[in-house]
Amino acid sequence: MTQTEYNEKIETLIKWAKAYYVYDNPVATDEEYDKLARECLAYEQQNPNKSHPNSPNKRVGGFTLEGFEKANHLSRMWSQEDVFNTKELEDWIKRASKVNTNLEFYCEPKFDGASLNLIYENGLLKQGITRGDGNIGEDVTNNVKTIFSIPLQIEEKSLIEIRGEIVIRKKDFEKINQERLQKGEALFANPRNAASGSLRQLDPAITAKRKLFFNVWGVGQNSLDMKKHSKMMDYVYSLGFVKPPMQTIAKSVEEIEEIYYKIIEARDNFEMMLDGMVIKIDDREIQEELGYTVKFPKWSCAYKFPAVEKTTKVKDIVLQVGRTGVITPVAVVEPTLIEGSTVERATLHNFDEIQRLDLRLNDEVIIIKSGDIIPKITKVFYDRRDESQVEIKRPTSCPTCHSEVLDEGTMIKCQNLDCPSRVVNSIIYFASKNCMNIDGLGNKIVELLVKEKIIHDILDLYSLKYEDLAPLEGFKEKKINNLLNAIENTKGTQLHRVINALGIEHIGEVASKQICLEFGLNVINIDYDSLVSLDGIGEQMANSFCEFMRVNKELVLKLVDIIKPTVEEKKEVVENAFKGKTVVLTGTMSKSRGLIKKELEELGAKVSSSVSKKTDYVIYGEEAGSKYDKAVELGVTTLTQEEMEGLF
Ligand SMILES: NC(=O)c1ccc[n+]([C@@H]2O[C@H](COP(=O)([O-])OP(=O)(O)OC[C@H]3O[C@@H](n4cnc5c(N)ncnc54)[C@H](O)[C@@H]3O)[C@@H](O)[C@H]2O)c1
Ligand SMILES: [Zn+2]
Repeated sequence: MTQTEYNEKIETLIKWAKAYYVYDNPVATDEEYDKLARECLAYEQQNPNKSHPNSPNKRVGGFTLEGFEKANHLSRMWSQEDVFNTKELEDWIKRASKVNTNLEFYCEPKFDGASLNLIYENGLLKQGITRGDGNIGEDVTNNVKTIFSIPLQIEEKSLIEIRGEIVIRKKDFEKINQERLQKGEALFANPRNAASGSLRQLDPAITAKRKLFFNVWGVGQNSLDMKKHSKMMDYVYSLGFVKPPMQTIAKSVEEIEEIYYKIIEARDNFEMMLDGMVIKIDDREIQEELGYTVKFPKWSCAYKFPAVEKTTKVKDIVLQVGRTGVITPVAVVEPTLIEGSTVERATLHNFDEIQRLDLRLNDEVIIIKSGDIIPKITKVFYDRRDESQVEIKRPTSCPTCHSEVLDEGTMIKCQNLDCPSRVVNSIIYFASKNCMNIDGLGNKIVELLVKEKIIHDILDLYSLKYEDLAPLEGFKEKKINNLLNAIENTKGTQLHRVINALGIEHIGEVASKQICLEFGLNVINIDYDSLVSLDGIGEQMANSFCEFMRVNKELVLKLVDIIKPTVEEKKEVVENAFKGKTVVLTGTMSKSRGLIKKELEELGAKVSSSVSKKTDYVIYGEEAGSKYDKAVELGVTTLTQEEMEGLF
């Protein structure tokens, strides 16, 4: 790298850092930023006297925003040294071992948010200050006072700085962006930017609405005398700060890696975004001995997780017609590796989203994929446009049947009930595991059967004969019989499963169950008023249900005649501790979880698979994992199997 190249790179880095830290509106992904920062760092290490005075590698990243009072931290705030792999982790440990070879490492999740320093004096919250440049930050005391997880008063009377991360839950982040969308405001690219942007509001009333959460991770100036960081943190939690989940002490690289992968595995179950694991040397005396660089403590590092956000380019938009006729645009992107799998497509809920993002073909974008989440485009880099971008037009005809579409603004729909895409997708849905569970009737086969005009709707499945299938390529005797048997076996299925399998827009499994339990076979003739009077059935759902039955009544009647579904009767459940409660099961119990689920449902409980604030009980068995941690984090009541049975 030449000096000129270095200078250019540093200018870019400073520009990126400013967009990120000051305006909470990044113009690069973290991965791009980290890569560029490392390139510059390598040059700076080789040419120490030629390095840029404002290189982000030499300072804690923040600048203060106009409009806020500035405030001094009592002791400096730091950044973290990044490590990205085992080798770098080993190097870091090697350096620390020069001071002491008998090290214990305190490991915990690194929450991706905004750094905050709280000063308590005489047990009262005196000041809340953002990290800023590490010495001076923004005084956000009035905003901080609106955050519930920050106590205004603590038992510790000596002057103390409590430090942690301001974060926002993923679902609250989605909500904020929805609201901003409606108001026509710029969206936050990710929860970190939303948390930071919400903390740094000139009007505390706005901060109060954002449901921020404080995750404590350390102290600054203090007169605490615990020898271990872990013991000191236990004391801090006891002062009224919520203990974040998953702190573990490790003694070796192997143990650190084990915890690292455990947290990565649990990553998606956390309500907040994690971007790594922080490793700290537990012994405070050794910490002091190791000391600090200009930017970070030498006794601590951040073992970063694989990036879930990547930069890619939009090459094409393809249109998918769903079973309800809704046409969804899907972005085809340059193949990008995220968390071990290659992403080639990203959903773009609807055409309004394309307009809101002002997305064009050949745009560079940020794409995010994490766990089960379908890849999504979160940001367009407008400043990276060249001459090659092309506007994306709203379709006026269906890509499959070419009939004219209905453009309702947010949604564009193919109105043609016989549209092959609609037919294929509704049959695929009908046959899917959570609906009628017809083994052997996957996407490819449904497409083939519809294309060959062997079936035209779900009803036709029930008149399929051996002779219809035998001429098809790849259909041997066994395969045909298995398929016909699987279809035959759906006879007698519970009514609510059949209703759910119809794929009525806005009507899912829970609503189907509820409606069928209430009305039995009368569901086919149900009127809007009776439906909407049910708890949990809104106007949109009732409308959609009645409209579907009006249009498809004949088909449903025939289907019911063939399947002869089992109709469950509504039993009044006697009062008990679980009636109407939402329960989550986790860990190994003395009998199968399915059995326990059934018992609880008979008592009127709703058994859900994920823990949220709305969960009433988490029942845990042996080796309970992240769901248990989450319950503790959210303050949800936890019960052992015995305790649960005691309440039966
Ligand atoms: N996308 C961009 O354009 C852009 C620009 C600038 C910086 N960045 C990102 O920010 C990173 C650098 O930012 P940084 O210097 O603020 O460092 P950082 O955010 O990677 O790590 C340091 C911070 O981690 C936080 N933290 C969270 N959990 C913690 C825990 N358990 N213990 C201790 N600290 C914890 C603290 O607030 C601390 O200040 C870069 O690596 C890059 O990924 C991105
Ligand atoms: Zn169509």
